Amino acid sequence: MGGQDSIPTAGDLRRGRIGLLGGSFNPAHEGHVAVALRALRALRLDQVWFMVSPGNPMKAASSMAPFAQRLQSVLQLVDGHKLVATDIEARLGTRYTVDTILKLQKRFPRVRFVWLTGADGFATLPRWKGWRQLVHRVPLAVMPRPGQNNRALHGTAGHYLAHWRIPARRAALLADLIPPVWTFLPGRQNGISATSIRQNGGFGSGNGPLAPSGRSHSGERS
Ligand SMILES: Nc1ncnc2c1ncn2[C@@H]1O[C@H](COP(=O)(O)OP(=O)(O)OP(=O)(O)O)[C@@H](O)[C@H]1O
Ligand SMILES: O=C(O)c1ccc[n+]([C@@H]2O[C@H](COP(=O)([O-])O)[C@@H](O)[C@H]2O)c1
Repeated sequence: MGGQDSIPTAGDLRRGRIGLLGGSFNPAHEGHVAVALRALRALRLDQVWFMVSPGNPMKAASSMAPFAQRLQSVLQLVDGHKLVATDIEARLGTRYTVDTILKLQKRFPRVRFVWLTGADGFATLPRWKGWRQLVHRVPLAVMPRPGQNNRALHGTAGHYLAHWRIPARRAALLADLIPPVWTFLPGRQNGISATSIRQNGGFGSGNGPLAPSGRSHSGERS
């Protein structure tokens, strides 16, 4: 990816608090930006990385636009400063979040990562590979999503993690706490989804360009 002069590199990442918003971004939309900004402020993060999944193991590849097109949709929304697009999961060669987290923590040992997810993702967590190991490795912040919050908070993950939940008013501490630890950040909810955008014909032609951009994080060491 181009524009390396203006992007953060591993040299900048000796320490810091990074929120990881993993997603298919098929395509990225304003709901992603809203949760990223909410997390940035509430958790006092230095950055949120929009980490484009090479392929969600739980989603059909047939309805997925090419990686480059999904990454491009993120690049169009982020500022490249506080909100950063990254292809690092593809570069690491991981698909399962637990594997990605272990590799990122090894690669950036002084960075405090927080996994960001909408309530729908938290509800499906018990079906993820190694989910208990994952929650023992990284703090989690769960963002509300219309129609998903009860299912998430009262489901298997919510019950398993009940003792490790901290109130939203203490969210600024989350990145510094030793997992398992998580919080639910109530706030304005946005009903937008990538599914509704695709259903309205807004994405998925599969032939979008991948323009060079400085608004990205490639994970390359400087
Ligand atoms: N409107 C929203 N409100 C809260 N969280 C959201 C919202 N949209 C997406 N997210 C969260 O962002 C992350 C990436 O989402 P994803 O790229 O799958 O978008 P999506 O709109 O959920 O896509 P799809 O409709 O295709 O499932 C997930 O953790 C998801 O829960
Ligand atoms: O690790 C898993 O088993 C796993 C299963 C489902 C989803 N995930 C991750 O959850 C994030 C959100 O995925 P998505 O497709 O709902 O945007 C993305 O980073 C996926 O790789 C991870």
